[in-house]
Amino acid sequence: MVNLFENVSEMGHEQVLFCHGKDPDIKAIIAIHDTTLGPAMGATRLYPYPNEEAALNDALRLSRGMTYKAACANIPAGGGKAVIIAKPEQKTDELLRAYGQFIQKLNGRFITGQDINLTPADVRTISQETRFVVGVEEKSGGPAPVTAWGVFLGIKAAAQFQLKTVDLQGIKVAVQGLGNVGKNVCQHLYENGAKLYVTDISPEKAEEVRNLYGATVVEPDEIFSQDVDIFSPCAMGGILNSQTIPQLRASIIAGAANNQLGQEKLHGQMLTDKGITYCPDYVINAGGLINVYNEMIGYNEEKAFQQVNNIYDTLLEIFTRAHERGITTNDASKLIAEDRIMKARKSSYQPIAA
Ligand SMILES: NC(=O)C1=CN([C@@H]2O[C@H](COP(=O)(O)OP(=O)(O)OC[C@H]3O[C@@H](n4cnc5c(N)ncnc54)[C@H](O)[C@@H]3O)[C@@H](O)[C@H]2O)C=CC1
Ligand SMILES: O=C(O)C(=O)Cc1c[nH]c2ccccc12
Repeated sequence: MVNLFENVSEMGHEQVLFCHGKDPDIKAIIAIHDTTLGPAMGATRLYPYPNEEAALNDALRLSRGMTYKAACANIPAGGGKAVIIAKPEQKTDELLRAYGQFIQKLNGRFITGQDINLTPADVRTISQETRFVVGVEEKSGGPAPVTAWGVFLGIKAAAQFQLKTVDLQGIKVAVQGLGNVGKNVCQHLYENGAKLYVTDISPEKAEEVRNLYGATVVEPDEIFSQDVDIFSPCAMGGILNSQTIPQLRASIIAGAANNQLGQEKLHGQMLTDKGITYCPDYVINAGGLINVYNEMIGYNEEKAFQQVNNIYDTLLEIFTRAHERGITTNDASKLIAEDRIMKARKSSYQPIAA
């Protein structure tokens, strides 16, 4: 039996909704972590979770990550995330519209969009039932290229800190996952002279990146042990764990995937002990959130890019603080996020008049 309130109370969630319907058959979990800084924002993932506990844990962890992401990026939004428990082939317009009705009923407390296994077309279908979705209008080219730009800046910040150079000429980078974000990261790296080692479970995607950017293609389970300077995880979460960390030869981890650390404390510490500079996932991958937030308030490309460019300085500050205090970079960034949220709570606190 999952100890529901124990998990939620430990992680500090405000609200968790279990959405259910029989016709169409729908099971979705919407986790709202914290709305101190603004409405909860987080894209929706559709995934065939092996069990309900796995789905709930994913929603809980991803939504907390969104709170920290917004806070570290100085975006006035809170953190939320939703998961629809389904196989991609079970995705129908009816299911998506039923999901949209749940979102609409939250009346703007949760604003969502496209994550794993949803397409922009699916989000348009959801938007037939709710106006609280973003990232469909393609005013800005979608979040993935902006996320990739932020990841590239993060790679440069980590190189400056760890390798004492921002020149990526000849630097070796292993990229895991060549989807919307990973492929764009490869392009920036290629244009800056880096040497690429890549993998994807889709051989076609790997082949494309090999042809475009002269990358060396390796098998998915070989990506961790490549003799490279930088490892850039841009596929799924949980990839930094007790099996993979001992294999790593890179001294920098800088990638887009959410929830990269299997267990935050244990595996964050293992990376620090190995002398690896880890870019906290929710700091380096904030470009997507920054982009959709700007789209929501009226897109201004210059402003959006300025906010993404700040990821560079934010990461340098996190590396420096972590180093000075002897803590993990994950803890250093959490402190920054929690400090901003606490200050906002204090400044908005209105005592009830006697
Ligand atoms: N798209 C965005 O703006 C943002 C994405 N992220 C995160 O970044 C990651 C990538 O996102 P997208 O590129 O949009 O997703 P995507 O679905 O386009 O790409 C993921 C790629 O990873 C590959 N893959 C899956 N498992 C793999 C494995 N075990 N080994 C190697 N390759 C594997 C897939 O075949 C696919 O090509 C996800 O974790 C996502 O949550 C985070 C913030 C924003
Ligand atoms: O960084 C993430 O994990 C996101 O969910 C970012 C994001 C992409 N598309 C969106 C639509 C609405 C809210 C957040 C996002």
